[in-house]
Amino acid sequence: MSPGETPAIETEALTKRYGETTAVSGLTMDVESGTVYGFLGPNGAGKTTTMRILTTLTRPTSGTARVAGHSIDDREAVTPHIGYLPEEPPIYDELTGREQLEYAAGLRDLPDADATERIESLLERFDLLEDANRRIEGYSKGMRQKVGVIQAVLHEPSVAFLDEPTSGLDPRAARTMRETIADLADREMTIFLSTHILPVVDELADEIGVLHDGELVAQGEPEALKSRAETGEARSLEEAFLEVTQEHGEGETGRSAEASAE
Ligand SMILES: Nc1ncnc2c1ncn2[C@@H]1O[C@H](COP(=O)(O)OP(=O)(O)OP(=O)(O)O)[C@@H](O)[C@H]1O
Repeated sequence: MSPGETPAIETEALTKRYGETTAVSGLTMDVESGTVYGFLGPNGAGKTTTMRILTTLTRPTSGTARVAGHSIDDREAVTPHIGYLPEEPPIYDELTGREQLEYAAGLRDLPDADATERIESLLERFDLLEDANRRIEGYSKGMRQKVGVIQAVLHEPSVAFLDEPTSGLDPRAARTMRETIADLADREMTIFLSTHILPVVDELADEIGVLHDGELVAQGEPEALKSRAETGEARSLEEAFLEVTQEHGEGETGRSAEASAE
């Protein structure tokens, strides 16, 4: 990152507790603008919770974060700059795919001409044109996922949070998704990408963060993570992931509850 450039995402000791459960624990990290950040972690590590905090859908118990240069406390300032594909995309069964995207564009105040052009080009890219006038209730999981992704990036946000973007996609659509993510990053969009599909992260991510029990247990460029600290020997991203999450899981009976963390 050039000196003085504002990171796309900055967090400082971000913590979220649900009762006795600490879902995110003292998370401090920076994500450079215009990069793809692969956010990994086992089930229940706190990835979705982190994304919900950064997209202003839930408030941290403590700690701070800035997204696209704005504090997450200022929801109105942050939301125009972000897009979010959650695990279950917010779409209406009774609308057609095209209507849903027009609705999403309207919520973002996109001028009609820009909206139409972008919707048509993304529908074509994801091979959805033929189905665009069918109601979403008849869509497959993959088709719904495509609509969810398109609406997350339609307004060309500076930071897009994508939770399992290739979920439910067939191999061809998954490839289109990976190419689209790479294109968006080339156009300076920052992509915060959470997925369990490690080859996708290996292919796309400039930097990777591994969360385990709410804590960031490893961070770095893919090649650095794959290089064994002791010997420098290369290993697969999967091996690296399993090792860092195992090391940090050893001796624990599960997610730290406040009582046992003391
Ligand atoms: N609304 C909530 N109320 C209570 N506990 C919650 C809530 N949301 C998340 N948690 C807990 O916080 C922890 C982190 O959950 P989170 O969904 O963030 O994990 P994740 O890394 O996204 O997991 P996965 O890969 O399975 O989607 C889990 O122990 C979960 O049970």
